[in-house]
Amino acid sequence: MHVSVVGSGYIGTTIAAWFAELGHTVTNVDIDEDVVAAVNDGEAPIHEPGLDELMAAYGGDTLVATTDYDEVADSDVTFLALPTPSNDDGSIDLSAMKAAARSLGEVIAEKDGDHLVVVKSTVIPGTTAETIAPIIEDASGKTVGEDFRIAMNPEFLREGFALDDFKDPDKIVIGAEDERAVETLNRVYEPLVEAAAGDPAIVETGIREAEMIKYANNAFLATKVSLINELGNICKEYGVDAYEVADAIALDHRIDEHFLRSGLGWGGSCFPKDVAAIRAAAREREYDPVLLDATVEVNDRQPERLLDLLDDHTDVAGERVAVMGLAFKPGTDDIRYTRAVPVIEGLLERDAEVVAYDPVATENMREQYPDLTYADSAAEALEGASAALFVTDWDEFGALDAEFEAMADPVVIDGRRIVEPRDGIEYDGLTW
Ligand SMILES: NC(=O)C1=CN([C@@H]2O[C@H](COP(=O)(O)OP(=O)(O)OC[C@H]3O[C@@H](n4cnc5c(N)ncnc54)[C@H](O)[C@@H]3O)[C@@H](O)[C@H]2O)C=CC1
Ligand SMILES: O=C(O)[C@H]1O[C@H](OP(=O)(O)OP(=O)(O)OC[C@H]2O[C@@H](n3ccc(=O)[nH]c3=O)[C@H](O)[C@@H]2O)[C@H](O)[C@@H](O)[C@@H]1O
Repeated sequence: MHVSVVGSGYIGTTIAAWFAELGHTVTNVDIDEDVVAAVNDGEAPIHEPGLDELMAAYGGDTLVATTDYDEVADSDVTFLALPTPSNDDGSIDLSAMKAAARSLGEVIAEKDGDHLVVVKSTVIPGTTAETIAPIIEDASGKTVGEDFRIAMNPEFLREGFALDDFKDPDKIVIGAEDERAVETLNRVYEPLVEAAAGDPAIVETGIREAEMIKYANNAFLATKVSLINELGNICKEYGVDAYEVADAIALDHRIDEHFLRSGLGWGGSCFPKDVAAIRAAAREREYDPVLLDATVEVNDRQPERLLDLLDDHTDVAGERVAVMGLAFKPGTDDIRYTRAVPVIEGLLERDAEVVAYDPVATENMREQYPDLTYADSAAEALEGASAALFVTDWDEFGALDAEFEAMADPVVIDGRRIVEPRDGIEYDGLTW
């Protein structure tokens, strides 16, 4: 099939590369000329393990990028993979989606024959049918369900595992109200289902349900982490090992072992904005989402708790303090809503001299905090530091040993249970 993907960011590039690998012809549309040039040169515009190889194989060949929406007309189906960030009040900002829908509508106006538009972005229930479809109708002068079709197909992949998650998903959710849309999407995914190592469930459902399934998925996982963090905080008060407790409750198959690592909490490009958007949407319908409010409150408190622990051990005013890890999780250079930011802010309020280290995210953080000192290695960050705060659970931090001997004062405060307590360091951890 000929598939087009509008937006070549994190999701758009990943799915475009995989659709090419599955044998589809792919046209990628983006407004960013640098992104378009990278794709056509066979280079990945984002950092994701394994993506460079796929881009080298298909970029500029069966995967071609363009800034020109007109090229979408040749495709059978268009996926909209545009950003849906937060407004200041937490509600969803649909401006990129609306702009893309209008541009796409203008192309559909000139097209003979059917076209399927699939919303891949995470959007609030009702958005696809009540906002996106009417914009396309208005710009094209055509009617949804008659002259073109619309569907919603949320994405559940994780950064750092994007390619593996996409090619071997637990489920593929197809939200559509007409048979032809369902049939076309099934054809797009058919080679993926055949190639998948597992046996992905195909969930055929309504458009609103598909939109809500995505928020429910993320809100559930974020709440699970906040719940284990709350329990971990109580464990700490009673001198109980929170990880031993988590390992034991995980044996109950109704709980399972995933997303039970307590610590500094969740960040990233999606949990914070998606939980904020669904809370704002609930309030708009005059429903008070008390549990989701608490999910965020617990998450917001974890960095403060880490800094309180530091205060229990030492006064860092005028002292060099190492911040170990800047990415919102290991395996990515993404620093969006990373827990490192409130930790760094708290240290600066305490007049500490911050030296930060991350294996891959340093350059991104330097743009936000150009005046901090950045170390090129964990050893360099620890040298002469009066305290070290572990923020991201990079494997290399678990292997640190003699490096601690170079600290001026070996106070180690662990936000992720990544350092093993040992003789020679003054260790404390959020949940240990
Ligand atoms: N990043 C992730 O891991 C996941 C993201 N999602 C959802 O996927 C959607 C896209 O997210 P990301 O890929 O992370 O966004 P992103 O910010 O990485 O990329 C968006 C791309 O769209 C382009 N763009 C913006 N306006 C445009 C327009 N009018 N026409 C054409 N291109 C335009 C930008 O230049 C950029 O390259 C969001 O709704 C997000 O919630 C869903 C699952 C996972
Ligand atoms: O909608 C999205 O964008 C994606 O959001 C998350 O994926 P991602 O943000 O890439 O990262 P996760 O691996 O889910 O981690 C999120 C945050 O939770 C934290 N976390 C995770 C698990 C855990 O046990 N403890 C914990 O603190 C991580 O450190 C990280 O800050 C979801 O896992 C994906 O299914 C979803 O598609």
